[in-house]
Amino acid sequence: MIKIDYTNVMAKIIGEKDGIIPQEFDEYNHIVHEIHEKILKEKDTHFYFTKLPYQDTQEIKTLAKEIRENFDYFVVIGIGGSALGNQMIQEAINGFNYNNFEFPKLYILDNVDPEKFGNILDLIDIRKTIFNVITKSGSTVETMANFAIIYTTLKELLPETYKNHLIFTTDPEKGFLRKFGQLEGIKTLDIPPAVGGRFSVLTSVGLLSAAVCGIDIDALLEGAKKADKICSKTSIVIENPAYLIGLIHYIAAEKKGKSISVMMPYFERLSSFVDWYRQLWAESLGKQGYGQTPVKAIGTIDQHSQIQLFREGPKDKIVTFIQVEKSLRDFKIPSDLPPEISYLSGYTLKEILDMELLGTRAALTKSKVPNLTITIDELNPYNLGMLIYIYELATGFTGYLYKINPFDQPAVEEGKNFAYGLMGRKGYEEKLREFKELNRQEFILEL
Ligand SMILES: O=P(O)(O)OC[C@H]1O[C@](O)(CO)[C@@H](O)[C@@H]1O
Repeated sequence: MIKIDYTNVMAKIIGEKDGIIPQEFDEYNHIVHEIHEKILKEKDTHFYFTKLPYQDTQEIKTLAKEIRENFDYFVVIGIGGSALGNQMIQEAINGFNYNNFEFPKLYILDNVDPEKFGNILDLIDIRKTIFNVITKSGSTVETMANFAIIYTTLKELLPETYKNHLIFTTDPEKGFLRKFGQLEGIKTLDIPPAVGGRFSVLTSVGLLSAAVCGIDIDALLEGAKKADKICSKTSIVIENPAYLIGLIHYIAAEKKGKSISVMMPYFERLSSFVDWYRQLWAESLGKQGYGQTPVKAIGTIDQHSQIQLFREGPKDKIVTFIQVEKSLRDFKIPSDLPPEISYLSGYTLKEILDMELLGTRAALTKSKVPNLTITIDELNPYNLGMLIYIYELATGFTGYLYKINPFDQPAVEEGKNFAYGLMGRKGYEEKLREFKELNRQEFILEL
């Protein structure tokens, strides 16, 4: 069960300056319907991710079983859309203690921070490790750098068997990694060509590590399937969760000046879900002067950090709370407490967490900060699959409302080009020249 309560984004509650009047929804009926038809037509191209719930998972499950039987450590080497979803599923379903008690342990090597790299190497035994190198483009610099070190280390340590310690996940045709995998005879899984990195969590990108860690990937896809059925059926915004989330955020950004989208789960297992959402929303929609800056907040922690700003700072935010009804564990506060804190007596931690959400929500509403609440009965693979699908579709849909392409990321290339120039990569000599002009460093305070 997933419920979206959007009462507090409506003008009736927070006024017309910050809130939406129902007629504003109605104004978009026609365009939403057109986008809906377009999405249905593009299910084999841009919106191919909507077909992923129907895939056959047998190959992934068989491979995962073999890995569980033969390895103690599973290390993902990837970054962005090739890592955030793996972390998100793992944390949301297996929680934070998995690596302390279970095998195979999952580690994610995304950054090229040498200390992080070293810290992960310290935790694993390479002889008992399988490395899943994930990259849609097949050539991302951080992934290639980490892979190059691991590959050489493996080859030196295990000259006969090193290939058994590698699985590549990449585009079926394009890119360096695909070619290298063919040349070396390394097991390689496909990422469907039409699915971009940040929409790829429900392909082999995210499913293999999940299955290796014992997560029911069929249930994950069942949830996504359910969301697909609901969302494909209707273009009526108030009946379609993805369009509802998309249109609310679009109107908030374009008509009410809400240029920041805060996502604030009151359930820490959803912490990495927000990281995943951040890439999805930012990289897909931040184009041609449009977009909304995604901000992460965790309840209750950020009540003691960011809420002051959310309530009294610039009125440029829309907040999405996420509440999970059922906690796997709970702890009761004792009844014999000193009078000063006796108001806590008898409550459980979960009850306090929930009441704090209600309190914060009311405080934001009082300050006319538009907010919606997504309630999930239980954070299981089925509901997570629904949530993933809804947010992916909401993102694609919102991109079409903005009339931009939500599936590319042209602006991320330039920084990489300058870095290639600095690394002396062939063909990037002009970029190095341009870099030197831009890298002026004229006003510096040194201590
Ligand atoms: O999967 P790849 O091709 O290695 O890309 C990793 C990430 O890099 C980006 O291309 C941005 O640089 C993201 O869109 C992507 O998720």
